Order: sequence, then structure tokens, then C-alpha cells
Amino acid sequence: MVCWAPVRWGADAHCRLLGFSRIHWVYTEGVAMLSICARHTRGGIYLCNYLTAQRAGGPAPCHFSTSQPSLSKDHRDYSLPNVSWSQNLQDLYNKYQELSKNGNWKCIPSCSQWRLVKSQVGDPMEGVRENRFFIRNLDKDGVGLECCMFYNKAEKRMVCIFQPGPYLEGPPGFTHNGCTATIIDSTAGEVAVCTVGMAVTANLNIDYRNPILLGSTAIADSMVEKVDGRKVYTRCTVRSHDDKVVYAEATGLFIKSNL
Ligand SMILES: CCCCCCCC/C=C\CCCCCCCC(=O)SCCNC(=O)CCNC(=O)[C@H](O)C(C)(C)COP(=O)(O)OP(=O)(O)OC[C@H]1O[C@@H](n2cnc3c(N)ncnc32)[C@H](O)[C@@H]1OP(=O)(O)O
Repeated sequence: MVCWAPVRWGADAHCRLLGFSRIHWVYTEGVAMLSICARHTRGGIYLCNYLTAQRAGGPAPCHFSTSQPSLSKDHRDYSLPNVSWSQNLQDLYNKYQELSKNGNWKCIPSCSQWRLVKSQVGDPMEGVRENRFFIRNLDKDGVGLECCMFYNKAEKRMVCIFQPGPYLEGPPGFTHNGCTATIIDSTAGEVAVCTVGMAVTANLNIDYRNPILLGSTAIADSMVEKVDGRKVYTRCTVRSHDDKVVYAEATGLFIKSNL
């Protein structure tokens, strides 16, 4: 069975802006692919489809839903692999799980709401054991952000391995830069919090180098460069799972809470 549906964002206006004649999602026998019917633009034919994402190690096909995102008080750990994870994401996850065995790295669980745990002296991690990551709290696996963070205390470093799903689309077929900013803010914020305790973002500067294909696997690698009083200076690089493409580079300033 084939059924056609418009993409979520204002397809018509966006199509005209980008020079597309028509954009649609196609579902064929359970295989979801974004097919963009392109027409000639000044720069030539711009054509991409979801199969490209699949070839790049994209997620398993997923369905769209019009229902509200889940607000249930579940305590599911969303950092655990699910069926929407690509092989590349699974491989990276396995790699960091392996590195975690000697205690250098630690996987950060992720739930659908804050559940602050009473701090223990000397371990700021205790306050952030489970946290909420808003671009992933959707009612279907794979449509938002699939991700998992790993923390290295000795290196003051946090990596976030992630796979952006179709709900996070900015330019056709690619991840919205706001989503990338959120991943950077959260990864750098998390390492700041793990280093000094509760902190908030005061400043974030991002250079976007390359677009991130939806469904591909990428890694945000963030570290604390300097702590000066309440100020925590961080740096973050987002690159492809194989380190071949740099997607974004950022610096962030986080301020330790007075509370
Ligand atoms: C909001 C609640 C969040 C709760 C989260 C708790 C759980 C955490 C657990 C897990 C984290 C996981 C990761 C999370 C990631 C998400 C991050 C976010 O989305 S955070 C929300 C967005 N950010 C804000 O809402 C900040 C709004 N701004 C403020 O509240 C204030 O401006 C603040 C706290 C940043 C600074 O205010 P002051 O009054 O406490 O301190 P002053 O004296 O102004 O600044 C301290 C020093 O920092 C410099 N500074 C401040 N802002 C600066 C800036 N933009 N650029 C450069 N320097 C700046 C100042 O010049 C000063 O430096 P000198 O000590 O004099 O050397």
C-alpha cells in the first residue's frame, strides 16, 4: 500500500523557498522514505531522499503520529538502545559501554522528566542522575532524537552519541540547526554540571560547518576547558560517527548556580 502525506513543516512555502516543486513522504510496504521531487534550481538539481539517510546508517522505518507527546510519569531509561537505532549508533554505544567497563566512562541514564536525586558530597553526578531531554520525549522511538551520553570524569568530558529523526527536520532531509544547538547545549551543560554542580547556560557560540543528514549517526564531544570561579568554559565539536565530517564547533559559558 502506498500512502502520501505532506511533511510536517509548511511544505509549500518551504518548497518554494528552496526551489522544490513538491515534497512528500512515501510509505511503501513499511519502508519509509522521504522522496523530494525536485526541479532545476540555479544550483542544479537538488535531490535527496530518506534512502540516503538509510544508506548512511539511518534508523529503521518509523511511523508518524499526531497524538500529543507522552507526558506520562514513566521512568523508562531513554538512553538504552531501541529498534530505531542504526547499526552505527549501536556500534558507538557498544564502544563506549566497553570503555565504561574500567570505570573511565559512565553512561548517563535519561528519563522523560527531571528526577533530581539528593546530592552526595563530592559527587555532583548524583544531582543529575536522570534528566529530561525535550527533543527526545516523543511517543514513538526514532522520530525525535535517539541519543545517549557518556561522561569521563578524569577528562572532564561528555560525549553524546545521537541519531536525529524526521521530526527534527530543518532543511529537507537534514537536521534543524536548533536541534543541533540543543544537543550541544545539553552535552556541554551536562559536563559543566558534572564538573561543578548545578549550572546554567550564559553564552553559547556555534559555528555550523556541515548539515547533518536525518537518520545519520553523529557524536557531540564536549569538554570543560577552564573553571574560573563560578564560570565554566566549555568546548564542543559535533562530527559524524566515523569522524570524517565536522558538523559544528561551539564554545559555551556556564555559570555555577549560587543555590
Ligand atoms: C533554568 C533552570 C535550569 C535548571 C537545570 C537544573 C538541572 C541541571 C542538570 C543538568 C543539566 C543538563 C544540561 C542542561 C542544559 C540546559 C541548559 C539550559 O537550558 S540552562 C537555562 C538557560 N539559561 C538561563 O536561563 C540562564 C539565564 N541567565 C541567568 O540566570 C544569569 O544571567 C546567570 C545565572 C547566567 C548569571 O547571573 P548571576 O547574577 O548569577 O551572575 P553574574 O554576576 O551576572 O555572572 C557571573 C559571572 O559570569 C559572567 N557572565 C554572565 N553572563 C555572561 C555572558 N553571557 N557572557 C560572558 N560572561 C558572562 C559575569 O560577567 C560574571 O563574571 P565575573 O564573576 O564578574 O568575572
